[in-house]
Amino acid sequence: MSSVIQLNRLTRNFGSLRAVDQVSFEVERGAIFGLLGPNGSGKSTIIRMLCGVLQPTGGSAHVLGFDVAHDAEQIKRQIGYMSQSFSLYSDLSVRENIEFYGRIYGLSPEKLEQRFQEIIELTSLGDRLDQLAGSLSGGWKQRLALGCALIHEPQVLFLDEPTAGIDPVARRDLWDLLFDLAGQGVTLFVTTHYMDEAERCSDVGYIYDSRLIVCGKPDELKHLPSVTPEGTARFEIETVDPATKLATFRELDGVQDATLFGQTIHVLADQRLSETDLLQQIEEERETAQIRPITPSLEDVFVTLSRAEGLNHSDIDRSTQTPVEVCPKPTSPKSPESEIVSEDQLIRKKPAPTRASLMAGFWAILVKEFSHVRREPATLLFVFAVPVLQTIIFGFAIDTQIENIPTVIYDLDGRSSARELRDTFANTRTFQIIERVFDEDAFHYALQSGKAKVGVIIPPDYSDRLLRGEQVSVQVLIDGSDSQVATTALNASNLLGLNLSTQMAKQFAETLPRVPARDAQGAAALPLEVRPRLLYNPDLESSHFFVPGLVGIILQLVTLFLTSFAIVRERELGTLEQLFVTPVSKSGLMLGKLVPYALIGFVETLIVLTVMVFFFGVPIHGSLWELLVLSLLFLVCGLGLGMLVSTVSRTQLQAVQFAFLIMLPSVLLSGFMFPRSQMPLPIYLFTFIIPVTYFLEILRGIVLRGADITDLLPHIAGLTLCCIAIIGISLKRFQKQLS
Ligand SMILES: Nc1ncnc2c1ncn2[C@@H]1O[C@H](COP(=O)(O)OP(=O)(O)OP(=O)(O)O)[C@@H](O)[C@H]1O
Repeated sequence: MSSVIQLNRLTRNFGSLRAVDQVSFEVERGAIFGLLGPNGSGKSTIIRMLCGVLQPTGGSAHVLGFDVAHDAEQIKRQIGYMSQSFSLYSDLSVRENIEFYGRIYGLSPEKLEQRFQEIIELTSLGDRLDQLAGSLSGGWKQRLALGCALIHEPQVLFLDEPTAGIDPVARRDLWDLLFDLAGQGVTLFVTTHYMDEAERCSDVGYIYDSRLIVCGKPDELKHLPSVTPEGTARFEIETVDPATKLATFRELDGVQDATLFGQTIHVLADQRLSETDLLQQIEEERETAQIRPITPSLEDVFVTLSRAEGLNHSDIDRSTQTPVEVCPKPTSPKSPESEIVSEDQLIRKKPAPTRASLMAGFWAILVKEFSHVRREPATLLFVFAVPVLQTIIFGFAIDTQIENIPTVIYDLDGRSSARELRDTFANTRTFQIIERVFDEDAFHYALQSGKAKVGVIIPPDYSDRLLRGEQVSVQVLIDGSDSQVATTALNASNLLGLNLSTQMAKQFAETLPRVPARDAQGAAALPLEVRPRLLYNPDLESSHFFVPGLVGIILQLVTLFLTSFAIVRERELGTLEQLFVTPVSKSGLMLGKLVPYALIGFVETLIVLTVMVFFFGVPIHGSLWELLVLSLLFLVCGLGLGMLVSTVSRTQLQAVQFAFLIMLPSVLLSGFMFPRSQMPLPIYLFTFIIPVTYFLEILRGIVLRGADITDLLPHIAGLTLCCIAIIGISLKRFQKQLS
């Protein structure tokens, strides 16, 4: 028999914590090796190192002859891994999960079909193929996880607490499956807390506080002298309410140790004491208790050895202490290729036919991502309906033209000149006369209650003064609480006063021998006439300004949220760790995750542009192709931002928070709502690192002004630089995390 797994003083530290401390043992081909130990003792850390997803800090380990530190990729192709918690895709069906893993391992369609049938037969999942994995019961979930881990015919299967949380029947069924596999020559490496499962293993190791305490075949371990030292014997005592009597038994003369085992107590006592001698010491037990000699169970072995370890704990020089070893000791250093596995096994060792490449796993991930999107109606709504709604709502709701400001008039004159003034106010689109009041209290109440935002007081001598050729003051009170409305009212009332004054002045001027100037018809006129003309958006429709900007904002919103969520969700569910144990390449994983959302983002751009053109009547004056190409550039930027968010977020909630942190300046400072030129200098400078700033200039340039690439070069350069920086940083962080 040869070893397929070999650990030699394998060590792993997490900062100052030593999670695995110089662990050495070997596992033979076809064995069912059980690694036991309390919570936090280092079992999962050992498995993760053996699977090639965690680098050892010290020592070495080989799996199938490959060094875990250097040949992780070769190892991953030939092992299967079933993680502690269910880490398959809950929103994919049983069939989709199995097929996904088949594709990840690069199985050809024919091979996948063949393996699929074999897996279904082995796991009896045939009746549940179209059921979503998330809706399976615990036992069936574990069967599915086992099926996925076996799809590529691994030679070694690592199972991290495979039966945790499932009922006894499902547990037994799963173990039957494991025995079948071992019978087929698959080596099984199982961690468990259950002693009955340990008894089923061909070999067991017990790890305590990061150190291997004992390792060997269950029967050999039970006969270890350190477990039942010479001159001692073990007894099982069946008594009523054993928990309350444990302390009494421990105190008995000749008893070295007593431990509770369910409804019984196991006692380690001097061999010279007979069963009756023991019971004689406690009066009330003499008649009722049953006592019999036993060989130690594995639990006895582990309890005894870990007690001994606990007692000696502080005195141990860990570098020199060796575990009680019964299993084969690794003899290092040796060439793994030549000595650990035989020649004939080396032939088997060759990876199953795979399409290994830089892009390994890309197709599998791409198909899977689309399945997620298809399964999630909420995502579909978010992707397709929300942008359209947003465009429509924003396009209508954000209207910077302020009209119909409610106005109250208090006319103390009431004659025809005053009426003319009232009509002038009424005829503008800016003011809307809602009320004419006749006393001062009503006037002030209208303003104070907020009914009116503007109040006009026409004085009693308005007409008289005009007739006398004297200057007359008309008071206009403006509610300043909404600065935008107030500014508009202020400008409009000033302009109204000026226009009216000019008209009156021109009438007087006609009677004079000389006037400041005359127009083409010879009438009196002002010497200077300014003729403004509005370009690109002559009607000053605010939708023309906002809707193109919305394309950029929505595009960033969707790509940012979807990408970051897709990656963080995978990490949160534990499926990312499951993927790392497969031969999926980093670039395959990354592109597989990004490409679907790039496509979705692009389709969205088309939808929002269509709404812009046909719903809001905003024509695209420039080149549509240029617009689409530059949108793609911006899209890459958005995906990069999504990836960046995913690298700093542990949970989906954190991802939302970080995504909002990015969206906020994108909406408020990019020029989408407020002109950048009016911002204080530090903030203005900050706007240059916001990608959407450049994209908005590009969008408005192409859509409204018909600008071409040369006109927009500075903005294109800015966007490109942002894109390179964001993608560079996020790729680096993402790659680092994958490593
Ligand atoms: N990525 C990590 N960073 C820091 N500490 C870690 C990390 N992974 C594990 N540890 C620590 O290493 C120790 C061993 O953890 P490990 O998960 O290997 O234990 P375990 O025996 O598998 O426990 P359980 O049975 O509860 O799964 C624990 O103290 C754990 O907190």
